[in-house]
Amino acid sequence: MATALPLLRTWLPRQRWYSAAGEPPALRILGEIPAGADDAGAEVRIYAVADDAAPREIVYQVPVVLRSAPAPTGTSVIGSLPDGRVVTDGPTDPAYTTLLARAIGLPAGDAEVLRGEQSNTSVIYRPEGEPPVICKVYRRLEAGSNPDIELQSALAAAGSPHVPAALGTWESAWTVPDGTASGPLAFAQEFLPGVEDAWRVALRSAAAGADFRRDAEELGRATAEVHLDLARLFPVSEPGPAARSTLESAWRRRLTIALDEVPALAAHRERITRRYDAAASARWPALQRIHGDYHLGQVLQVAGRGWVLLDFEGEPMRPMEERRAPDLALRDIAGMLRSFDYVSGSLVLGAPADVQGNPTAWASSARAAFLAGYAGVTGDEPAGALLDALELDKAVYEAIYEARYRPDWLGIPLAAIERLAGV
Ligand SMILES: Nc1ncnc2c1ncn2[C@@H]1O[C@H](COP(=O)(O)OP(=O)(O)O)[C@@H](O)[C@H]1O
Ligand SMILES: O=P(O)(O)O[C@H]1O[C@H](CO)[C@@H](O[C@H]2O[C@H](CO)[C@@H](O)[C@H](O)[C@H]2O)[C@H](O)[C@H]1O
Repeated sequence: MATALPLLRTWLPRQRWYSAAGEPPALRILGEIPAGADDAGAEVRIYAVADDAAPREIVYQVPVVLRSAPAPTGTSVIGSLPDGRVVTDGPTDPAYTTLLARAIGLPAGDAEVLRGEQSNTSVIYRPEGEPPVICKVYRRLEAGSNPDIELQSALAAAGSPHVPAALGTWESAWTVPDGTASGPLAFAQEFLPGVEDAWRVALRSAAAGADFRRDAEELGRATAEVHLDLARLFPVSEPGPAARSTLESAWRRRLTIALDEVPALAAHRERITRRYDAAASARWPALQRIHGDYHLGQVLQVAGRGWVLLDFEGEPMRPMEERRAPDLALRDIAGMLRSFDYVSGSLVLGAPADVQGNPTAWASSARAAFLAGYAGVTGDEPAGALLDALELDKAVYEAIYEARYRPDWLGIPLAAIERLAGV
């Protein structure tokens, strides 16, 4: 049976969700996930594709549609097989999106892929006479529970207004080198239409020199409320020596990777390590489940509802077992603080002629308001050596991320590291 592997070898590494390995990709099809009934004239295949060039095992989910007839308009074509059949990117093809909706038990209907920089691929369904639904197709197959589904579903079930309603998942098994693994393929949730994510809103606000303090303060409150809910819904643990050592080693491991991939960091190595040492000997609060990759692109401000948090999957470059473990809530706070800095950093870097305000002042007032909002709920203003280290750790993560995906933006985390590492 002809496989699409030769086509995927060219196409897959160009996708935004492909994790650059630093080596030429070495793709291998591990197997196919049963896709169920096909649409007339179209064959849906869901490949589990391993990249042997990746430093640790990565298995991609690659749904494709094989068609003898031309693909419908708007469908994204990957290429043609030797037998002449056209291969399309599943999420853009109605044959796959119909099957996906059926597998989750959703009403099908018009479907479109959400465009933008994403770690996964989301399909928006607009069934006639029913509310719209967004379905995230996970591009990386990970065995076991996914925090995105686990945390969001628990918060929604507990009545939190700060997450979209969870509407269903598609779970399946796939072949791995030593047997089979199983986990989620896709997650459907309430789609909140007509709302821009806060990253774009914040960029406009900072460029216009507008006042974002009230929004940032409300975001701080919503963040604290979600943290309190997560601490109530999932186990909380004291930060014993083993847990502390795991978290601290993760900062140092990440720094080692960053030093390898971003030579400019070498000048800051000692000062960063000193910050980590200071945090290691600070007092640590209890550990709990957290968002894990918190930034302005993960929150929506919805009229009449307030701030809504998305994407509880954690940092895509972090091993899944770490993302499932209880962590420091301060990590989320550090993530959002970095995001305010990114707003000003990207405006300063782009130097657009229409920046009217002072982006740096915008970022520091957003930061102060966010922290005040958080403290308004918990009673404690987040500060100290631990928060400093987590901001640094996030900036180090961002340096790796930018070096791999957006080298033009590397200057943003580098400037932050220089500042945060101190003298
Ligand atoms: N429930 C939703 N309602 C409206 N927009 C959403 C919803 N979920 C995601 N989005 C939009 O999709 C973008 C990417 O979603 P996200 O869950 O972060 O995906 P990924 O894991 O691929 O990064 C968000 O920044 C937001 O703009
Ligand atoms: O949203 P994802 O889960 O895919 O998160 C990854 O990509 C983010 C960029 O899209 C990246 O965030 C960094 O850039 C943002 C601006 O584009 C900025 O607001 C964030 O503060 C900054 O960390 C995120 O780190 C990465 O995991």
